Amino acid sequence: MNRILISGARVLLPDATAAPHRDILLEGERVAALLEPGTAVEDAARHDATGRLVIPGLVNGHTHGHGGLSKGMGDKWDLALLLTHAAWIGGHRGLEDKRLATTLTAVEMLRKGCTAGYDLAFEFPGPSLDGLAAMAEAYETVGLRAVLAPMVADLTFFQATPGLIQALPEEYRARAAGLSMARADDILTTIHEAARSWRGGRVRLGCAPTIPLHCSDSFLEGCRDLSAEHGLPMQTHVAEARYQAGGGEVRYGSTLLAHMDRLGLVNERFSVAHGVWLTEADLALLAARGAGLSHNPGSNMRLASGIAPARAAIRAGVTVGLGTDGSGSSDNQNMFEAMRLAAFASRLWDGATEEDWLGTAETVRLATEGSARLLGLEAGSIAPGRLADLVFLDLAHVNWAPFNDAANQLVFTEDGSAVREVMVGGEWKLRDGRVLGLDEAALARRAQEAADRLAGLNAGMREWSMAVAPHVSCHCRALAGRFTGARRLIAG
Ligand SMILES: Nc1nc2[nH]cnc2c(=O)[nH]1
Repeated sequence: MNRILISGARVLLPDATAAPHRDILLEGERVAALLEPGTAVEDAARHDATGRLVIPGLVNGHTHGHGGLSKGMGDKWDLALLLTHAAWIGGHRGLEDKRLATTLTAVEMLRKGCTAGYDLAFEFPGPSLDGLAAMAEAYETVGLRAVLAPMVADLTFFQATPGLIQALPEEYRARAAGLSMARADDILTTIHEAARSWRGGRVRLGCAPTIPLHCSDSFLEGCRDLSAEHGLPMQTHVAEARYQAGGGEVRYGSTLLAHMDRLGLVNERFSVAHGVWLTEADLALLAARGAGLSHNPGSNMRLASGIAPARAAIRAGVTVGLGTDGSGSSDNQNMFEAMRLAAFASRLWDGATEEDWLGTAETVRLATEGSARLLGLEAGSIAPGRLADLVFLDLAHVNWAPFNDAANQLVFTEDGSAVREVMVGGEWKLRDGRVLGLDEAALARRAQEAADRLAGLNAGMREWSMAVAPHVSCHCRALAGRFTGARRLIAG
C-alpha cells in the first residue's frame, strides 16, 4: 500500500485548534496516524510541508455544477426571478457544455480548498445517462469527490407556485405552461438505469427532486422509492424563499417539509438545501428523522431569501453542513467565503445574543464534518481512519502573517488565496498552486466560447423571460404574505 509521511506542518485537529507540528502518515487513501515529529516511519515516501497549515478538505454541502457558466448573471434577481430566467440561462446546452460547466465548478472548488461537493445537476428537459456520465467525468478529471444528484421535477420547469400561470397575462401563459419537464416515468427510469450502471469511484449518484412544489406527490414518492432501493442520498430545495413557504401552505395546508415527511421522504438519506423558512417544528422533524440541512448563506443573501436558522438547527440536533450553492446564485465556489458569511449572518438575528452566534470552530466543523455527513463521506477531519482529503495553506501568505488563531483566521481571514496544495484520497490534485492534468487557460477559452454561443441561441427566450418577470415578482410577493409560520426564527 502507498504510504506517505507528511512532516513539518501545523495540523488542524478535530477540535479546530492547530497542533504546533505533527507528522501525518497516510496509507492508501486514508490517514493512518498523527505522529509526534521525528517518529521513525519505515517504507513511506516523504513530503516536507514545513510552513504549511494542513486542514481537512472543505466539503461543499450544496452546489450546482451547471452554474459554472452562469456566474455574474443578473443583479437584482431574487429566487423567483432566478428560476424564471433559468430557461434561458441554462437552455440549449449540449453534452460538452454540461461537462465544461461542471469542470469549471470543480476546478474552482479545488483551487479554493474544497475536496468534495453535493451537486444538484440540471439537464433540460430531464436527466440523461450520457449527461450524468459527462458531469461525473468532469469531477473525476479534476479529482474531486461528489454526490451527483440529478435535479428533477415533473410538473414544471417554470415557477410552480400555486396560481401563477393563471395570473399571467394571456400572451405569456402558453409559453410558461409549455416549459414542462420530461415525463415523470422517463425521469425515474433514467435515474434507475443510472443507479444500476453507476461504476462506483469517487462520484456517487444521488437524487434531487428539485422543489416540492415543482413535483407531483406521486413523483416525489417515486424519488423516495429510488432512494430507498439504491441507497441514494437525496437533497431538495425546501423553503428557500418565503413565497415558496407560503405556496406550500396554500397547496398542502402545511409546511413544505411536513408534506414531504407525510410522503415518507424525510429520513437519514435526506437533506434540505437552504431551509431559510423552516419553522421550529420543521427543525425538530429533521432532527427526529436523522435528516440534514445545507446552509448556503451567500446565495441566500444574494437572492434576498433570508438567513437560515443554522444555529437553531444545530441546537435542535440536525446535521448541518455548509454550501455555496451554484455560481448562478453565488457567483463563486468559495467555501472560505461561505464560512465567513455563515458566521456573520448568524449575528444578524434580531435579539440574538452571542450564545446564538456561530462560533468559528463550529463554523469550520459545518464546512468539514457537517457537510461530509450530508454526502455520506468518512471525511472532514484529520484523524486515523478518515479519508486523506487534505488542503495545505501557506503560512507565509499575508492571510496568515501573523498566525494568531487557526479557526478564527480560517473563517474571518482566509479567502482561498493561501491554498497551495490539495490532496484527495492521498493523491495530489493541486500542487504549487497548479491544477494537475488540466489546461486551465484552454478551459477558460472554451468557457467564453460556450457562453457567447449560448447567449445567442437563448436570446429569444431571454426577451420573453424579462417581459414575464414583473408579473412573476408581483405574484410571488403576494404568495409570500400567505406564510403563517414564525416570522423571524431566533437561534436557540
Ligand atoms: N438558489 C437556487 N435555488 C434553486 N432552486 C431550484 N433551482 C435552484 C438554483 O439553481 N438555485
